[in-house]
Amino acid sequence: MAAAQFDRVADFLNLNDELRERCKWPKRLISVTMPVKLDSGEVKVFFGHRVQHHLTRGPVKGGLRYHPAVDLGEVAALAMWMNWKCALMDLPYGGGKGGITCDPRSMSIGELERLTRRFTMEILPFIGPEIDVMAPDMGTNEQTMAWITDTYSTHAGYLVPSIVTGKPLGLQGSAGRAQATGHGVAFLASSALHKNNLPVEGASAVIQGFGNVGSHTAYTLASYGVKIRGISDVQGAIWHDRGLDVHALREHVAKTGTVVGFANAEPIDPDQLLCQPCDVLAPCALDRVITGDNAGKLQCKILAEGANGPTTPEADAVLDQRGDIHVIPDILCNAGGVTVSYFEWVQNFQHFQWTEREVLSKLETMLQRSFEKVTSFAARQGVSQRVAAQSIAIKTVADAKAQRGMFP
Ligand SMILES: NC(=O)C1=CN([C@@H]2O[C@H](COP(=O)(O)OP(=O)(O)OC[C@H]3O[C@@H](n4cnc5c(N)ncnc54)[C@H](O)[C@@H]3O)[C@@H](O)[C@H]2O)C=CC1
Ligand SMILES: O=C(O)CCC(=O)C(=O)O
Repeated sequence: MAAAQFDRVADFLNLNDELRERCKWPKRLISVTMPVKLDSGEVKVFFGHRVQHHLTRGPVKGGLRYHPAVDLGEVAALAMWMNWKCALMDLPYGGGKGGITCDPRSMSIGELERLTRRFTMEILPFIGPEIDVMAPDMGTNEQTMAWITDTYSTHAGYLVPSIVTGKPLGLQGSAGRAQATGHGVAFLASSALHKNNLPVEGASAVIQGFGNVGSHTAYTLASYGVKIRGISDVQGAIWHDRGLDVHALREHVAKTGTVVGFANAEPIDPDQLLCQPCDVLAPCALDRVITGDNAGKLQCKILAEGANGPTTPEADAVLDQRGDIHVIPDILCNAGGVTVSYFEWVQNFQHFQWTEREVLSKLETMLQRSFEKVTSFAARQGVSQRVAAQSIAIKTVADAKAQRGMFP
């Protein structure tokens, strides 16, 4: 999917063959096996990957995912998208992504810690604050980042907070990083509502996923006066016509681990959820959930892509033809996370802490600037929002490669 999108944009930009090859292929693909002792005493071998798409514009930046479906191809696609995301936001980074094939929900905290520390040790020669800086993604969190910081720092002999972002505040994490991605999704959804002359207050939203991205998208949208009608997670979906109380839902999830069973809501089929009438539909969980089969049935006005790769190329073709849904493409829509990660990295080098207000206000300025760039490119060139976003990003990377010369 990522490669097909790249080819389409490279054709549109008329990239010459040399730059096309240099932009398309990842610089480094690192795969490791990790023997880890489980609580039962058994030793299990896990597979992990880190793909560094390119380092032309700075160190590689991107999350680390723990999920049973992780494989090298998925990680490589996610690394390529990180590349375009960092370039679109004008961050001084290349893109990277990592993943371990595991089911974090069925593992104990001790098993997760041993797995994370072993992965860090295996990839130690390939990471560093000026080489590759990881962050949380699906199935990982600030605790995972704390273990990576500790393992790397123990090896270095001193605390190296800039080795990862998305750390706990006590280890020099940044104010605002935990909510940054969802805050950005909600902020850009409201920008898109404005752009389409639709009111924000009283608008309705449906959100797939209630993890880091989905939950903070819900809280921020609710703070704007948007009614969150439907939410799903891996176990099921819930609905309330007049809007769910998302703060009570947070408490319910903290107690039970799922949105399912929340009082004051009805259950709804998770697949049906995506096709309910709403102003904003925000897929904030998995990839490839908006497909050629359901794209024609969507009843939203704004598709805010909180997840990476939620829309297949077949669905894009349907949406392009429909022309009645404003798509905020993933590399723009969920860029709040990596942007605040960049702020965290800068603060670590400065040995200084910015306030949450400073962080979120700088974030909104940068997101709005990229949103305007993308929407005006799309209008000027008569292309979709995705082609516009990827064109701006790929051109930025191709120009940097050309400027560095033949062998960057
Ligand atoms: N955490 C971050 O800062 C960023 C995350 N993303 C992307 O956002 C997406 C979600 O990431 P996080 O929220 O961090 O992960 P997370 O692990 O915190 O939450 C994932 C959520 O998705 C739900 N989910 C899983 N399978 C599902 C299914 N079949 N149907 C409905 N819900 C399902 C889970 O129950 C959970 O609520 C991923 O695509 C990730 O790559 C993108 C940018 C930054
Ligand atoms: O915060 C980061 O460095 C990367 C977040 C991420 O993995 C993503 O944007 O997909």
